[in-house]
Amino acid sequence: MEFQKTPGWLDWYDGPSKPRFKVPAGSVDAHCHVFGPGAEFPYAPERKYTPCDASKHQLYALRDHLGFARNVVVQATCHGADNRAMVDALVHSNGKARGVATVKRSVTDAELQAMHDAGVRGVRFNFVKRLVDFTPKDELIEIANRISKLGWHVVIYFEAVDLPELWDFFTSLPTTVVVDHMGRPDVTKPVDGPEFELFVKFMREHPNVWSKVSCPERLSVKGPPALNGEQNAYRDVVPFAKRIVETFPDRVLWGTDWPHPNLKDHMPDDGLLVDFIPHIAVTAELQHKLLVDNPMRLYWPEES
Ligand SMILES: O=C(O)c1cc(C(=O)O)oc(=O)c1
Repeated sequence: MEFQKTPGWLDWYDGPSKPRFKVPAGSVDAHCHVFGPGAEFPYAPERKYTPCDASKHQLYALRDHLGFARNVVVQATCHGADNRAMVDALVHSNGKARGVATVKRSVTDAELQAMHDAGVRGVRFNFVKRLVDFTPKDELIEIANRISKLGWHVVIYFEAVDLPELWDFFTSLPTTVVVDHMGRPDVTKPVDGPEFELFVKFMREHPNVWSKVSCPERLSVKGPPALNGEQNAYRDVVPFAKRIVETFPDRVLWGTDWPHPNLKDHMPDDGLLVDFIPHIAVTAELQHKLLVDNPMRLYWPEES
């Protein structure tokens, strides 16, 4: 099948720079995706965008280039609940990738077990309206209860303004809960203002909640973008991510978000995104927890 990219959609950055920051041995890129290729793994009919292809080979080449050892491949919404591209990436990773799937209530126990055997360790619930249609909460709770028996966790993606409304649902989930991209704070608001305080409270009061301190390129308003060797990219996001890393050092994860779905302003150089890490995790100990200890505990507990 031939797919036409959504107009204005930027392709991932070809030929990223070599990071100046050397990530610790055994580091995990804990949030990235594969797109298709569409000819092999067609995009879902219900998708809200059509991406460029971004294959497992390209993902693993980036992993090696940036100095990472492993990946967590998160099901992208353009594939809906058809997890074949993601599972195929896991199966061809030599055990170096684990995954997060999207499933419907109709998924069978045998399908869940097959995904587990391939390396899936979580499901993603998405509440970002521009990306997905609404799924009823009773369906999500039913899924959460089923996957908890496999020892999986739930990854949630939402925007900061929606946290109050989703609070009761999130806090009722029976598993570890991992928040994508810090719950998308509005970084023009103060880091100690009511909106971000609510997110901090969410994590403080619920020790099962973790956060990915990823996606400064999406959250930043002032930049400067991670392009042309910029070593001080996305300064306005630093106080938010640094606060979460320092307050909850054992419950944070980091990922590139490659191939960066839905960026229309600029596409970051992934090497420079890695150079962002020491601005938010400022000691070797925090960096090791963020990049090695925490993702290993969540995704490869048998090895950590
Ligand atoms: O903000 C986004 O557009 C976005 C989209 C997806 C996806 O389509 O799965 O995943 C992400 O992590 C972020």
